[in-house]
Amino acid sequence: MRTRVVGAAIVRGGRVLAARRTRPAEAAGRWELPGGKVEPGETAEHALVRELDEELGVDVEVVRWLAGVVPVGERHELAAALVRIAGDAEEPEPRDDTHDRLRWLGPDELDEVDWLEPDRPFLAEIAAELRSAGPSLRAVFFDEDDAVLVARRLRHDGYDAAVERERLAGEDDDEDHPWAVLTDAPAVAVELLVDEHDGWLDLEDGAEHPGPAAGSPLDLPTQPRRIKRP
Ligand SMILES: Nc1nc2c([nH]c(=O)n2[C@H]2C[C@H](O)[C@@H](COP(=O)(O)OP(=O)(O)OP(=O)(O)O)O2)c(=O)[nH]1
Repeated sequence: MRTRVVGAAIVRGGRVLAARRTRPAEAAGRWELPGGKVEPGETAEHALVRELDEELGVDVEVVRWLAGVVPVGERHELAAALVRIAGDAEEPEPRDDTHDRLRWLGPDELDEVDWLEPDRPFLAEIAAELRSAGPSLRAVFFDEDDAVLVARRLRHDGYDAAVERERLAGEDDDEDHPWAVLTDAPAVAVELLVDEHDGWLDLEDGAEHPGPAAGSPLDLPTQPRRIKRP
């Protein structure tokens, strides 16, 4: 019988978290849904909660399992679940030696990373789930502390918000890059926090999604795409 491996599609702010593996050599540098093997006597759900605590330092709740189970090599099989981070204040970060980088990916960015083969069959369902979550705005800050505080505040107010290090397309090194908060909160709510924390609103993502009905007073301007607050 194959050993079950469980992977978590952690969804926050209309994005899913992808993690880059460091081992074994053949999987190093490739991306996966963080998780690991179910131990004897353990439920799949418990294994996922345990692995995410160990690997990323977050407490998660399983929302639902995605369709299908995919063979991994000769001896394992992968199941994947949609999960959410239970604590409003928690930010995932690599805690052990399994991953060296994390990225939050929107539904149109899923093909920007090199996923391990067994994960690919789950991507269509993940993309559909992210699209159903609605448009996402991006607020940018120079300091990580500001981004974390703003995300925490938005989650406290009932919105979904994720923090990620900004980087330019194709770049691997995130030194000196600002921090972004990705959220489904409306622009008016995010603008207030952006002013308070010396950031700016990047409307690029919001503009890609269908906005409010044409003629609505909430129609977002398409230019300028970046508004720098004084
Ligand atoms: N965790 C995880 N493993 C995956 C995914 N896709 C995929 O092919 N795998 C493979 C990589 C590994 O060969 C195997 C899981 O091993 P693992 O190293 O994550 O599990 P673990 O933490 O329990 O491992 P260990 O302590 O026994 O080393 O499944 C995925 O999305 N998540």
